[in-house]
Amino acid sequence: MPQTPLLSSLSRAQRHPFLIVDADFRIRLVNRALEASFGLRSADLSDCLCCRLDFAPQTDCRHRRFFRDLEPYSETQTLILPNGEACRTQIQGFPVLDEESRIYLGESLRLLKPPPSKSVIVGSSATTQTFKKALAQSAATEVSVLLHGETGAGKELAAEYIHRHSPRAAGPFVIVDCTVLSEDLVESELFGHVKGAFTGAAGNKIGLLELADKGTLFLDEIGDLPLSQQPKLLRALETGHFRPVGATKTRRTNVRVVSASHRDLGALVQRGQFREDLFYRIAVFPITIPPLRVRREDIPELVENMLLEISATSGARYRIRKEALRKLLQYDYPGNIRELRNIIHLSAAMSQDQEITAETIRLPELGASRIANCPTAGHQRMDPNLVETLTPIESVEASYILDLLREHRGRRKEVAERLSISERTLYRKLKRYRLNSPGESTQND
Ligand SMILES: Nc1ncnc2c1ncn2[C@@H]1O[C@H](COP(=O)(O)OP(=O)(O)OP(=O)(O)O)[C@@H](O)[C@H]1O
Repeated sequence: MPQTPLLSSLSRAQRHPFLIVDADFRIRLVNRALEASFGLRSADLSDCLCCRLDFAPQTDCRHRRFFRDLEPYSETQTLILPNGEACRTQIQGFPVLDEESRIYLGESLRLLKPPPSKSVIVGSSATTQTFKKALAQSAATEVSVLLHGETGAGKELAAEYIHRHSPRAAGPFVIVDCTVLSEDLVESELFGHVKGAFTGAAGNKIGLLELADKGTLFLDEIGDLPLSQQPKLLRALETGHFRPVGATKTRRTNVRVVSASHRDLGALVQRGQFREDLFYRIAVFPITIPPLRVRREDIPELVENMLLEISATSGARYRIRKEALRKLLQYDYPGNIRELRNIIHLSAAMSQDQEITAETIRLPELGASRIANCPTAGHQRMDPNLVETLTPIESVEASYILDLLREHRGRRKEVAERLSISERTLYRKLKRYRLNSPGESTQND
């Protein structure tokens, strides 16, 4: 990277990430702060075309405009880091001169509000980098994203990641759990209601669509939305207008939609169980969140991260032995990252001297056949017709839940705690696997 003493000292003097671009739109120089903040080495950028970091390089980019007009500028852009992370960045561009009065562009970059660690997607495998890149790309747009993946693979985390990296990050992120929306509830939950709209409507209620105004609406397990209610949602999403139950006037909302499903929605459409028009509305940018067993390289990093979390809350430093990690690498994780997390938390609780060994790691040895052989668990019962339709992975999860229900004598709160999931998520799973007590209505779940 040819540099002149003047440009080098100028860039060293900058406290914030800084780079210099020449009139051929090539990056000439980056400072240490940029290397550190963006995880880049200056050698990687040497002579690189200027917009290499930009999410959507444009033919008439800010660098070209600058060399045409020589006007300083200040703007916000989404930059993509080599690890696929998207960063909203405030960029200020201004002219700088070298010893021979040649004009260059100096750019000072400031990362805006790094996302809270909650929405950090851990994993450096090529598979994870690929879907993270897709998430980052979708974040910079307004299109509707459909996330598809197995339970516990990280769909909700991915949706939150999209929101936090999008221009709507300062707005609300509202989760709609479609598995608990019975036909009667859909309208009032989504659109709200006015006082007296129906028996029990004691006051006005703002719907989730309105709560998500200027933010992101996350439609979780959209495949479970009752068919009869889908046209109403479609209309609201298409027009931005909706009417609360019992209201005379329509209201307006401005939401960006991210949906998720563990089911193949395309297949549901073909079977007439999901509306085609709604499918096309929500699935503009489909992204698959792969199961953990196809990205096992992420396991050590995930485990390390989980141990750091546990260490931070407990105040003691937890470690894992190599043979324990090897054991973890051999398992298939039907419950994906959620299951890995449960295994690690349980092992940590059983460990001595904060050291996780192969002995403290308990992996379930379950199979689909056990479900068929195990028709009851405490008060819970497996629907034999459903067993036929479950995927092997769902079977294992259902079997595991059955075991826990039996162990805890049907006490759902305790089962949810053992699984480290909310009762709401457990409810959804019980409903999905039809593990309700005899006589209990699925609708009310
Ligand atoms: N790449 C990841 N890095 C760190 N944590 C992760 C990652 N992916 C998932 N997790 C964690 O695993 C757990 C399950 O993830 P999440 O709830 O997003 O899965 P899901 O696909 O929405 O599951 P479900 O379909 O059952 O609702 C959460 O605690 C989440 O934070």
